[in-house]
Amino acid sequence: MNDNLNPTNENYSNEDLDIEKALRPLAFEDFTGQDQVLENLQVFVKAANLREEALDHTLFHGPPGLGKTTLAHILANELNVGIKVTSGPVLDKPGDLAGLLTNLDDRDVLFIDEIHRLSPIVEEYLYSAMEDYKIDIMIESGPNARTVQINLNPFTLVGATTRSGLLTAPMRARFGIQSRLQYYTTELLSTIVERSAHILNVPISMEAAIEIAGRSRGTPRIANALLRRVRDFAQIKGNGKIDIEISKFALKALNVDAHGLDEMDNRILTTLIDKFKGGPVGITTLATAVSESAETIEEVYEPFLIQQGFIVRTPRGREVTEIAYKHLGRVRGGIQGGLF
Ligand SMILES: Nc1ncnc2c1ncn2[C@@H]1O[C@H](COP(=O)(O)OP(=O)(O)OP(=O)(O)O)[C@@H](O)[C@H]1O
Ligand SMILES: [Mg+2]
Repeated sequence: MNDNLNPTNENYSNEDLDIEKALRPLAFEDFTGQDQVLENLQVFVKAANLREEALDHTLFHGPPGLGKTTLAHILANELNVGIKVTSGPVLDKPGDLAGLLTNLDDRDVLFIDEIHRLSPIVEEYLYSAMEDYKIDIMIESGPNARTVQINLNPFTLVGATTRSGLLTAPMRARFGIQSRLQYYTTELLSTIVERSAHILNVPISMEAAIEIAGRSRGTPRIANALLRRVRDFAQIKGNGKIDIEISKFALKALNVDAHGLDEMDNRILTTLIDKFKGGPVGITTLATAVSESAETIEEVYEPFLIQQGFIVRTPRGREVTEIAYKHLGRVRGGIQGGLF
């Protein structure tokens, strides 16, 4: 499928990034789905605002494109505080982190994306900041060098990760609030597509919104990306309106899988069928066969394939289902009508 639609693909064009920003909900009330997560967050934010305290440190985990970064910004907006944004791989020295921390105002949000990729020393440095709002910094150098402890303003660390399994136990334990984001149903995604179409100022029929939603791998980022591409087709090949005909035409031209599965999803399924007779097969064996890490398969790909009923987890490993054979146009056992 088209690489630009891949939620894990970082090669977005500038225009796409600008639009992604414009489509990003800014308040709880613009955010669709994740009801349980949202209801809880609203309570915690209200309570923190009432007490004029910093919100507890919050961790969002779940597959790419489901709204972790969006929620971090919404939290800052709803707390009515500032937000500083960084990411695990960027923060490679404790000094960089100290600079960020000492610049936080009272109750501000520090958002660390890909928090599972913090270096161990930076992570350790973060512990006391999170726990007591205190850090040690080195002052002067040479023979006069010494560390002094300084107090930070109370702040909220918001961490996001697609790979919660890689987070260390001490790090995880320091988050008072932990929310796992789930894939979206087609119905929720169609609401998101309609909202986005409205912001992009392009008319869309309900049928078309459902069609786009159903092919978006349960992921708002993909739904928005597909919407933008379908909009291009509607403007160039159609009458500017997004109806079901132009949607189907565009999605076919874009080579989008009927379920929105991406290349790795399909590779996992075909590998299970072709190399392992449909399974069951252990996760490490499967990972080697598709050249991906076992953790990424478990945390990024498998949840969607399971949710959609393409594979099941058994005590002996992963197994494809009849739905997967059907989706790929295969027959179990490899011979058409093999039973008779
Ligand atoms: N619940 C939602 N309602 C409306 N739009 C949403 C929702 N969740 C996500 N989006 C849209 O999807 C896009 C991707 O979301 P976001 O960047 O928050 O994902 P993420 O979980 O941080 O992904 P990654 O793991 O790749 O960083 C956003 O720009 C936003 O427009
Ligand atoms: Mg993000």
